[in-house]
This record gives sequence, structure tokens and C-alpha cells, in this order.
Amino acid sequence: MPATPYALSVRDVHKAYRSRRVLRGVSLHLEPGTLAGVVGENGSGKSTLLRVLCGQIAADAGEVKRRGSLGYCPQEAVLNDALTVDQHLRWFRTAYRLDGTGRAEELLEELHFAEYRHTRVEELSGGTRQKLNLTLALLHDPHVLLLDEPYQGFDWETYLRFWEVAARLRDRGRCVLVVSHMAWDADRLDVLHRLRDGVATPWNAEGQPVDAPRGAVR
Ligand SMILES: Nc1ncnc2c1ncn2[C@@H]1O[C@H](COP(=O)(O)OP(=O)(O)OP(=O)(O)O)[C@@H](O)[C@H]1O
Repeated sequence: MPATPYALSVRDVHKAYRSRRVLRGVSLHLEPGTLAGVVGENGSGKSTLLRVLCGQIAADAGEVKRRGSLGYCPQEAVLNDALTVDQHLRWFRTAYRLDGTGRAEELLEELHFAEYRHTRVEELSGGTRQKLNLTLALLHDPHVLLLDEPYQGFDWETYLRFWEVAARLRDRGRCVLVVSHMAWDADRLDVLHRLRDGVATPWNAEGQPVDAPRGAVR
């Protein structure tokens, strides 16, 4: 049987919290070298979808297939307040069994927070915590990256730099899925899905369903 061409393949995924049916048959298929987005209103189930995709919670039904290593940047940074930025980087490097500090150094420079490397997390601003959160997801250069509102708290320069980093990853064949509740990033993405009523619909760069006539307003 030929190998699936997809880096991430999601088929008819369902997830409910008790009687609240959040995902009601989500399907999406992303090839390597894709920068994709999922948008949706607050509470539409974006984080739930990502948590299912990364395996943090189980789907009630449906299938998720992934090729290669995974990086996940959760919406809430999971950091240890008592440790410094450098200590986090060392900790994750050991967990990922990485040699050298190359990738971490690159990301510290690219996201402009090298000056905080010896600062404990409890003393960092929200935006700098988020830079560390993102860096930890990217550290092992995973094949599939799931990023849940990865730029919240970023200043404008860092926000733009984030998209440069994401585009470079895509150009190197990585599959990057970014969750946002804003559609204005649409033209930076190769593929955009809107999550509504528990299903994901592909949207075009104008923020309309792909089967809608151009210029149509919904
Ligand atoms: N652990 C949980 N237990 C029960 N209900 C939950 C749980 N997690 C999320 N929900 C509910 O599921 C729905 C979807 O939540 P989710 O966090 O996935 O949405 P979201 O689209 O990521 O929202 P936001 O844009 O506000 O981050 C919401 O109604 C939320 O209250």
C-alpha cells in the first residue's frame, strides 16, 4: 500500500465534554510543506481539536494520523516559574536528546529574547513567556507543528518575525497548523479552515468558504 502523502490526516473526529458536543466530524488533510490555519469564534473548539491532534485528549470517534515528530505549543504556557529560560532549554534539549545548542540559540535570537536567558520564568513578561513556550515547541525541529494562538502577547515586530519563522519551516517541508480566532492572517496561509458548529470548512484568503463565489458576503 502506498504511504499516505499527508503529514497530518484527520478523519471525522468527534469530541464531547459530557453532553456538550464540541467536535462533530472534523476532517482535514495537510501535506508536508503546508502552513495552515484554523480560525473560529471563542469556544468553537479550536483548542480541543489541537489537544486531540497532539494526543493530549482522546477523540470519541474518528481517526488522526501523523507522519514524523510532533511539536505542540499549547495556548497556556506550561513552564516552571522557578527555572530560568536557559534551564528550560537545557531540560527540553535533554528530553528530546538533542546535541548542541544551535536551534535554541537561533530561536533566542530570532524571537529577540536572548537577554532573558538567565531570568527566571516568574520574572518574565507574558509575551516573553510565550516566546519561550513557542521556542520549546520548535526546539527539536518537528515534522508537524501544532500552534495554539502562538503569538498572543507578542509585539508587532515579534508577530511579524513569528510568521517569517513559520514560513521558513513550511519552506523546509514542515507542516505547520496555527490556531487563531482572527482571520486577518489568511493571506499568510496556504490553507485556512474555519471551525463552526463542530465541523471544519476550508476558507479562501478572502475569508469565505472555498465553494462561495469570489466577492460573496456571508
Ligand atoms: N475540559 C473541559 N471540560 C468541559 N468543557 C470544556 C473543556 N475544555 C473545553 N470545554 C468547552 O468546550 C468548548 C470548546 O472549548 P475550546 O477551548 O476548545 O474552544 P476554543 O475555540 O479554543 O476557544 P477560545 O477561542 O476561547 O480559546 C467550550 O464551550 C468550552 O467551555
